[in-house]
Amino acid sequence: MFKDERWEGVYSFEDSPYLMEILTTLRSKQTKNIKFRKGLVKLGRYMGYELTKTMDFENIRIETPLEGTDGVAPGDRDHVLIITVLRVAIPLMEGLLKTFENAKVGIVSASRGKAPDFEIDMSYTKIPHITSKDTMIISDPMIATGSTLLKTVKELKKFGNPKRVIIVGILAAPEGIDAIKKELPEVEIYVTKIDRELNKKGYILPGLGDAGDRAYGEPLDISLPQMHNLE
Ligand SMILES: O=P(O)(O)OC[C@H]1O[C@H](OP(=O)(O)OP(=O)(O)O)[C@H](O)[C@@H]1O
Ligand SMILES: O=c1cc[nH]c(=O)[nH]1
Ligand SMILES: [Mg+2]
Repeated sequence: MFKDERWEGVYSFEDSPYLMEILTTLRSKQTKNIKFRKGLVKLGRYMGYELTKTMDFENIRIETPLEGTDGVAPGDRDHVLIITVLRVAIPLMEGLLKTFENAKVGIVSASRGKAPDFEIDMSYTKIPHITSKDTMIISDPMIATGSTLLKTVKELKKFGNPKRVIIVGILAAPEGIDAIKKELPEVEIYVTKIDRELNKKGYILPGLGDAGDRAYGEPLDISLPQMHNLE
């Protein structure tokens, strides 16, 4: 885990060759949907494992068949709430759930509009009650302008006060981290890698392209009511 000195509470995993190997597969334009989703699941599992190193565990005493010994019980690992920002956080969440198998899950549907406004449409949220025991992990693979996550964290504040708010992503642009940290300095951010910059269309460079489309295919640019008119 590598602490980025540009901000407080921002970490990447560029010191882990295996995680960089998975990221390289995700970046490559040769990588098709299934392999892309599998890469996200793997990163979710391993980043989740790395996160456990920052959590409080409980020291316990147990009996082996032979004698008493010290042991460790889950502690905060058993009080996790994963927030999944649609669409592309779904495979990342699947991976996180392999490490945090007792986690509660909340869903936020967010869709970013086009440049220059990047307006966020947040039409659906299903969030369990958030308690002061919970470590809330918000999973969204791409932190570009940061607008999606800013809106998401502000919305989540309505549902309660967790012990920690952690964003887990794959790639971030410095612009997005700046925007989040300026308004929400207490939020911790863990990403596989922090990339160079954003382009004019709000894509991370070098990045991996449109993560949602790469995982699930390019959607039709048409709304449901429009679709019904076609029938
Ligand atoms: O930091 P921002 O500038 O807000 O951009 C990041 C958002 O863009 C992508 O979602 P998108 O709206 O493309 O939805 P999708 O996952 O359904 O494709 C990505 O998953 C983030 O949620
Ligand atoms: O580079 C980017 C930026 C936002 N969303 C993506 O999917 N990719
Ligand atoms: Mg998209």
